[in-house]
Amino acid sequence: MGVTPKIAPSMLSSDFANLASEAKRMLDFVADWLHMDIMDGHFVPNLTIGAPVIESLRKHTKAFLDCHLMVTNPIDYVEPLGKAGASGFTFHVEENWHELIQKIKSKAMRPGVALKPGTLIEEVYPLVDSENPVEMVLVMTVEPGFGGQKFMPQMMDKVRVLRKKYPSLDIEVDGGLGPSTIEMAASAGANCIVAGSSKFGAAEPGTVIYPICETVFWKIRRNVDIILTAKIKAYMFLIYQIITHCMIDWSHIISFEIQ
Ligand SMILES: O=C(CO)[C@@H](O)[C@H](O)COP(=O)(O)O
Repeated sequence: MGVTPKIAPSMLSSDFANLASEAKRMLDFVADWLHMDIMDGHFVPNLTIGAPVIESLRKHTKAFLDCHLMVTNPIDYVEPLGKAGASGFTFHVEENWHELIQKIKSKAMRPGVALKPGTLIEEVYPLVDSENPVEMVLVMTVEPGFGGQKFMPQMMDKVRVLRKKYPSLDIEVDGGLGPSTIEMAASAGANCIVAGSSKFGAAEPGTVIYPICETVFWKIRRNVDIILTAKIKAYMFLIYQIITHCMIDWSHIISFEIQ
């Protein structure tokens, strides 16, 4: 099973005074998800939105609200965000992740785990390999806290390792993504792409969203093709072995078919 591209504008770069129309504008340009950055001014030095804003936005859209929690004690946010209509709940690696994942799922949200640039990739393996796993890994490509920062290409090693280990996992990248960096992220194996300033800063967001979507689509397709080719080769080899082992005389069958 392959993964699909998910294009998620980061609403942090939108005009908060017009959130509903900004969301609609992005969805009209075929964005798949809306990325909502929830910051508490403590886990990161910035303060943004919380459950009341998600609840207000939910009244205007059915879109997947991909919430990224940059907060201390994310468990306190599960209940209010679930009620408010959040769809995804991505938290930073926590000690009580077992309980957190369970609670997120019990509120019908999709759990994800985020990695700051300094977090080791090994820290997320137990959460993906668990019997009750997260469904997405978010690899931060900037230090969390603010939009408009420079993409960190060295984070692509994490994406590559994750994609190799988990071919059908949703892998999201966030920070500094746009037309000039998408090739690196998509080639490494990211399929969920968060981008804020590049989309909201463009006169025509479609000129940013479409190339991003297209690049991710073709990279994923290429990977699917590679997997399919390998499978076809394996089946052909198996058939060849069966035929040679059973010593079937194909000339009868072939001549029968031709007649
Ligand atoms: O979570 C964050 C920042 O902490 C991001 O979602 C940014 O909002 C991405 O913005 P750009 O780098 O695309 O402007």
